[in-house]
Amino acid sequence: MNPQHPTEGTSVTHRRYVPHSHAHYGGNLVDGAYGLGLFGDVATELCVRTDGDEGLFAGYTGVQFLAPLHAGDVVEATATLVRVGTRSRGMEFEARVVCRAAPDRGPSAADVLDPPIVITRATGTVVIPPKQ
Ligand SMILES: C/C=C/C(=O)SCCNC(=O)CCNC(=O)[C@H](O)C(C)(C)COP(=O)(O)OP(=O)(O)OC[C@H]1O[C@@H](n2cnc3c(N)ncnc32)[C@H](O)[C@@H]1OP(=O)(O)O
Repeated sequence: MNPQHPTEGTSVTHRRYVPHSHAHYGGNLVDGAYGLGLFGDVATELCVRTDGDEGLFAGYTGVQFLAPLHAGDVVEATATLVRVGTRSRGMEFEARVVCRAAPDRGPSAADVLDPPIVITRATGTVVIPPKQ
C-alpha cells in the first residue's frame, strides 16, 4: 500500500498485555520507560502510514506519569499526528489501562475498566529522513 500524505489528526493505537516479568518496582509497578517504549512503537507505525518510513524519535517536549501501570494490565497507547513540518512530525501520546487484575476474585480474575485509566500523556517529535 502506498503511504498516505501526512495529515494532522491521523492516529494509531496499539494494545497489549503487560507480562508479569515486566514488574520492576514494589507493588507490581512497571517502570515508566515501558510506556515510552510503547509510544516509540506506535509512533513508528504512524510514520509508516503517513510517510512510508519508520522515522526517528528526536525528543519529547513533555511526559506526565498520571497513574501507575501494573504487571497484568492490558494497556493501549495512541499516537496522534498534531503538526506536520518539512521532515518533523509533532505527535501527542496517551496510554490507558483498559483491563486490570481483580485478585479479590481469584488469581486469574480481571476486569474491563470502563472508563479506561489514563496513565501517561506525552508530546514529542519524530523526524523523517530525507528522501533518497
Ligand atoms: C518512531 C520512533 C523511533 C525511535 O524511537 S528511534 C530511536 C531513538 N531515536 C534516535 O535514535 C534518533 C537519533 N537522532 C537522530 O538521528 C537525529 O538527531 C534526527 C534524525 C532525529 C534529526 O537529525 P537531522 O535529520 O539531521 O535533523 P535536522 O536536519 O537538523 O532537522 C530536521 C527536522 O527535524 C527537527 N528536529 C531536529 N532535531 C530535533 C529535536 N531534537 N527535537 C525536535 N525537532 C527536531 C528540525 O527542526 C527539522 O524540522 P523541519 O523538517 O520540520 O523543519
